[in-house]
This record gives sequence, structure tokens and C-alpha cells, in this order.
Amino acid sequence: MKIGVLALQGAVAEHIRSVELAGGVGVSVKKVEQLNEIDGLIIPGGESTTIGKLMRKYNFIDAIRHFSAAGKPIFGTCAGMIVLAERIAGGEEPHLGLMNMTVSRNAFGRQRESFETDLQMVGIEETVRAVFIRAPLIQSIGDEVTVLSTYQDEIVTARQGHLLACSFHPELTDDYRLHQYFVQMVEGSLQRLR
Ligand SMILES: NC(=O)CC[C@H](N)C(=O)O
Repeated sequence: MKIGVLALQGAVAEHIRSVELAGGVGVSVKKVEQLNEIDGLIIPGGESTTIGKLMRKYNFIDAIRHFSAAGKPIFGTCAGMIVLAERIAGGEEPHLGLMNMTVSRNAFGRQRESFETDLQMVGIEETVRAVFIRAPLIQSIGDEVTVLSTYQDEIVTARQGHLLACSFHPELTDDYRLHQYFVQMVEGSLQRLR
């Protein structure tokens, strides 16, 4: 099973490493044609405005929407979560607009630019180590979205069918269980699509 990591900006190598620890094969995706060769896609953290611009420039917007419409799983982390959202607080133009949620950028305050914590996660037995860096949060969700974890009552991980999003950087620790969760989503989708 091949999982692509969108390699326009952000921590690509770290995501590939986590995918491989979780039992998948990780590939760096730089061209839209590569979407045909992968079973799931990770959109990494970085800066969502920049990632959005590069996605437009290299024709990834429609290509990833098609990928999603085919039922193939997508995992957006941090800026990648913002890119997945249907709505961005403050009225900024959405990018992929695939997940029924409103996200708020840089939502944890300046004095807490980055921090680490342990999160309880639905579907994962023990707490998951999470690194937050200028992280967004999920302000509101539609009925089809399930909350998987919260931090101080704010939603920081959610799932909508084949779409997964988290506010933090799961690729920056040795804890690869959220990647494992995604690998299982991809396995499930392969069984359905077979
Ligand atoms: N670590 C990150 O991905 C930060 C996201 C960034 N603050 C944004 O708004 O796009």
C-alpha cells in the first residue's frame, strides 16, 4: 500500500518515516500524475497560504478533489488541516474545501507558539504525543464529522469518512499511531474499492 506525502512545502521526510513505521510505503508527491499511483495522501504542515498557492500553481486542487471523490483517504496535518477545511475563520478563501468544518488559524495564542502534550484519541488506546506549532483549531463541524480528540475543550483531531485532520504535527515524534490509524483507513478503503 502506497501513501503519498504532498511535497510542496513542509515536513515531508518525517511523514514518510512515520508512514513506514506504521507499515505503509511512503512516497513524496511532487506532480499531479503521481496521485494515480497512491492509495492515500498526507498533506503536511507548513504555511497554509503558501501550500494553497503552490497547489493552485501546480494544478493540485482539482486533482486532489477527484482523488477524494474516488473515496481515497486524505490526512491533513496542521496547515494541511486548514487546506482541507470548507471554511477558514475570518473569511479567507478555502483551498480544497473538502471537510465540513470551520478552522481558525494560529489559534493558540502568541505566547504559546508551540507546545507538546498528550492527547486522548478515540480509536487509539493510550494517549498520543502531540506537537503543536502555530496550530489551528477546529471551531465547528458538520454532522458528518466525528471528533477524535480535544485539547482544553477545543477540537484538534476529526474525521469525516475517508478524511482525517489534526491540528498538530504527528510526524515530529516517534509516536506513529495516528499514522497507523490512517494506514488502517487506507486499508479499509482499498477493501471497499476492490
Ligand atoms: N505548523 C503549521 O502547519 C502551522 C500552520 C500555519 N500557522 C498556518 O496557518 O498555515
